[in-house]
Amino acid sequence: MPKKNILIAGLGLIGGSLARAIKSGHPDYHVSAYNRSQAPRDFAIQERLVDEVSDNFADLAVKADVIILNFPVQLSIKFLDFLSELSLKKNVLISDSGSTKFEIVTAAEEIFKGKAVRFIGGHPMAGSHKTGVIASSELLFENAYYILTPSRLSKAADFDELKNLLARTRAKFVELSAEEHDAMTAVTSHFPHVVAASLVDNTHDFAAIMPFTENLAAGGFRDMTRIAESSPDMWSEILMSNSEHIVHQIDRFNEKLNAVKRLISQKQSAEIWAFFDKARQLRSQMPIHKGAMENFYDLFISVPDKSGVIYEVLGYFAGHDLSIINIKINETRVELNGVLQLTFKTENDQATAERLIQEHSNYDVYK
Ligand SMILES: NC(=O)C1=CN([C@@H]2O[C@H](COP(=O)(O)OP(=O)(O)OC[C@H]3O[C@@H](n4cnc5c(N)ncnc54)[C@H](O)[C@@H]3O)[C@@H](O)[C@H]2O)C=CC1
Ligand SMILES: O=C(O)C(=O)Cc1ccc(O)cc1
Repeated sequence: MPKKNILIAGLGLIGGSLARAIKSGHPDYHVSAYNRSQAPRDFAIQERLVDEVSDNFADLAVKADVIILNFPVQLSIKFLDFLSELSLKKNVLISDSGSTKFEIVTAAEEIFKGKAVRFIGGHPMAGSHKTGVIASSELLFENAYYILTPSRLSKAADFDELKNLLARTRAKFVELSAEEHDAMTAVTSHFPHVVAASLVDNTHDFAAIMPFTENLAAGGFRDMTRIAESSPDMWSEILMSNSEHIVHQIDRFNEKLNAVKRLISQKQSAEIWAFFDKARQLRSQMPIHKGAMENFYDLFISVPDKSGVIYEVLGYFAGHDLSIINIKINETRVELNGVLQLTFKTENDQATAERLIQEHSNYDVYK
C-alpha cells in the first residue's frame, strides 16, 4: 500500500510545529512541505521535520491525501481557490490552522461545492508572539485546545481521521461551529491583542511629553503587552476577518471602562475595591492557570552594557543542554545596564538557567 501522504503548506511557527508532531506520531507517513522561501525549507530537511520540501505547491498538492494550510487567513482562502483548479486526489482532506474560522469555512463550502473534497476548519489555540519554523516545537500545542469546525464538506469519520493524524500534538480537540469559534476567540484572543497594542501606543504617545515614562514600565506592563510584539501581518488579517465580533467587544469594553471611570471620579472606593476583588477571584478560577498557553519561558537579566556579556552569560550554561530559542538585548534603560532576554522552550530549562546565573554572577534575574 502506498504511504499516506500529508502536505503541510506554509512552514512557519504553526506549520513547522504541526509537521514535527505529525512526523513524530506517524513516522511511516510521507510528510511534505511547501514554503515559498528557501531557508525554512532547508531547515525542515536538515532537522528531519519532513521528508520532502518544495516551492511548487501544485506538485505536492496533487499527491496529497491530507493538506493543512498554515498561512495568514486570507492567503489560505486564495490557496483553496488554487487547489480547486488542480486535479486533487479523490476525497482529499483539507484543513487549516488560521485564527478565524467563519470566513474560511464559508469559502471552502462555496469553492468545493459538489467536488470530492473534505474540509474541516482547524485552530490550535496556542502559539507565541514569535514567528517562523525555528521557533516551532512538537509540543507547542500540548494541553491546548485545538478547535475543529465542521463544514458541509465533512462527516464525523473525517474528524476521527484528522484527530488521529494530529494526536501527537497532545492537544485537547474540541468541535465548535465556525460562528461560535469566532465569537469566543474575539473575546479571549483577538480583542486582547488590540488592547495590548493600544497600551504600547498610548505609552509611546505619553513618552513624547515625559520621555522617562517607558523606563517605568514594570512586570505588569510587560505581562499585558507581550503579545504586542506579534506579527502585524497576521493580526491585521485576523482583525479584518473577524471584524464584527471584535468591534462588538470594543463597544462592551468602552462601557466597562466608562463605568470604572465614573467610580474613580466619584471616589467610590468600596465599589472600586469590589471591582478589583471580583476580577482577582474570577482570574484565579480561570483555566489559564493550568498552563496551556505558556509555551515559551523568558528570563530577563539585568546586565552591564559591555561587549561580550552575552557570551559570558551563555558560558554559565556550559555542559547543560538548555533549549534556548531566542536571545535579545533590550537597551531600555538609560543608565549603565541593558536587559538580556533569553527565551527557553521548557520551564525546567528556564529554572536551571536562573539558578546558574545566580550561582555565577550577581546580576538581577526576572521571569
Ligand atoms: N502564531 C500563533 O501564535 C498562532 C497562529 N495561528 C494561525 O496560524 C497561521 C500561520 O501563522 P504562523 O505560523 O504563526 O505564522 P508564520 O509567520 O510563522 O508563518 C506564516 C507562513 O506563511 C507563509 N507566507 C506568508 N505570506 C506568503 C505568501 N504571500 N505566499 C506564500 N507563503 C506565504 C510564510 O512563508 C510562512 O511559512 C495564521 O493563520 C495564524 O492566524 C494559529 C494559532 C496560533
Ligand atoms: O502569544 C500568545 O500568547 C497567543 O495568544 C498565541 C496565539 C495567537 C493566535 C492564536 O490564534 C492563538 C494563540
